[in-house]
Amino acid sequence: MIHLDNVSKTYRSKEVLEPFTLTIREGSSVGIIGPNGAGKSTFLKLVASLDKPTSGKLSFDGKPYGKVVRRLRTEIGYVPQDIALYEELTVKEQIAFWRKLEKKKVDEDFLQKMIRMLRLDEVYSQRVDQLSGGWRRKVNLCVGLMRNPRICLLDEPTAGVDLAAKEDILAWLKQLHQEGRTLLYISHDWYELKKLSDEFLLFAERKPIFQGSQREWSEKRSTLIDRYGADQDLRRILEFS
Ligand SMILES: Nc1ncnc2c1ncn2[C@@H]1O[C@H](COP(=O)(O)OP(=O)(O)OP(=O)(O)O)[C@@H](O)[C@H]1O
Repeated sequence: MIHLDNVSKTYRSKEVLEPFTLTIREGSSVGIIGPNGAGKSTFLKLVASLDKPTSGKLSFDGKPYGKVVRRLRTEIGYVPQDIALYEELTVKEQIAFWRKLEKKKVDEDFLQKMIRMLRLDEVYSQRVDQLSGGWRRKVNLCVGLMRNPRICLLDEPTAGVDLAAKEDILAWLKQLHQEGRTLLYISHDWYELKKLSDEFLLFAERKPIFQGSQREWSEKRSTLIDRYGADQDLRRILEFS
């Protein structure tokens, strides 16, 4: 379980996230939504411990983040929105390269299953710079989740991929969730959000303004539109859901 208590984030003098408190349940699949610039990626980086909050505290299984740094590194997997791969390596070399850098011994069965599910074996000998966007995103996902993390943090894992690649990625993420892992992922696509999430987390106006099940979302949607509908981007998100 991850708990954020009164957490805020300011970059230089700009407050990007106002103080907020929330809990991520163990084993939940949380779809994070919100207009551009609402603070979703910043939130995910704080949870990934890639960035520190300006105020407030984060805890993991009841212990402050500062006391469980090693566990955070092994049990949390973070897949960034920007693809950071070595372009001149083949997919096979890429996987081998990142595998060597992992501190924890990589579970071979898990890795092979992920490669199969994402169909990466089909492009094993191709260089990354020759791959389409969808394949590159799959390789990025594979590298980010290689350590078989208990908690998977994904910043727009299907951005810019075609429908077939999207289905492969969603099927893999669904399986990870069904096996008990916690998923937190940012998406702008209601199709995948509804398919994969048991909870939605909506960010707007520099803070989370809704967290709840799909049923609670349906019940509160019109109240949210009444309250926040003046923000056109947010209104569209709510209306299209
Ligand atoms: N390292 C940084 N330094 C300064 N400002 C930053 C930094 N990272 C993010 N910001 C600012 O914080 C705000 C929130 O950014 P963030 O990327 O978290 O939003 P987002 O909801 O993920 O947006 P998007 O949907 O466009 O990815 C933006 O105004 C952004 O410019």
